[in-house]
Amino acid sequence: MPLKASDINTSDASSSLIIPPTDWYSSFAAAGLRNPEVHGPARYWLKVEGSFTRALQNHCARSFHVEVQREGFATPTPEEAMRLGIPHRQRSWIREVRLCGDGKPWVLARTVIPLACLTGEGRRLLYLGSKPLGAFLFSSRNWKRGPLETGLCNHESQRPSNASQPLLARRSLFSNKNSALLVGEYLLPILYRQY
Ligand SMILES: C=C(O[C@@H]1C=C(C(=O)O)C=C[C@H]1O)C(=O)O
Repeated sequence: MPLKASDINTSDASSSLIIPPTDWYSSFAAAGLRNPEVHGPARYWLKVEGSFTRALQNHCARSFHVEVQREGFATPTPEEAMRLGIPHRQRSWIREVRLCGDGKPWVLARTVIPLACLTGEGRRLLYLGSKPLGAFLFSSRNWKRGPLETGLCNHESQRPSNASQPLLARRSLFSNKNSALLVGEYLLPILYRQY
């Protein structure tokens, strides 16, 4: 059954945490020249391999959960479409979540899932809800992660209210035989400044 833009679910609209416009670097060192903070305590999270969900779960004292912010068919940004190699007006399944540790948001994540991923087993991606995407991707040998990009987030102003917004991010393509999806993870400062 095809879903429409009106099927997008939005929850917790009162929240002020947003996924900001971000400059992506294929070289970690090049991102570090622009913002040396990538070499600080955030470095571990920007580089950790394997399931990011698993790494966050290991870091929790008590509990981990996923909160869906928005999920539905929408148009990716032109830059995302280019990165995925899909026509830039083609709608994708777009999932935005908060990954929460010990009851607090630690990471915002945005995943762009093109139509080609949504056939066969991939139809499950439409019904993840609060199940972490990583559990799907890492339970199958068919999905391989490409190189990690490092993201520097742009905020229009440096007002103190921005102190809790994401500044650093990571992104990668997960590919199977004939399709790919794009996962961006935006670190909230509370995650790495708590060391
Ligand atoms: C890609 C993974 O899945 C995580 C879970 C996500 C979700 O549920 O939408 C999004 C980004 C990820 O950090 C992972 O665990 O590595």
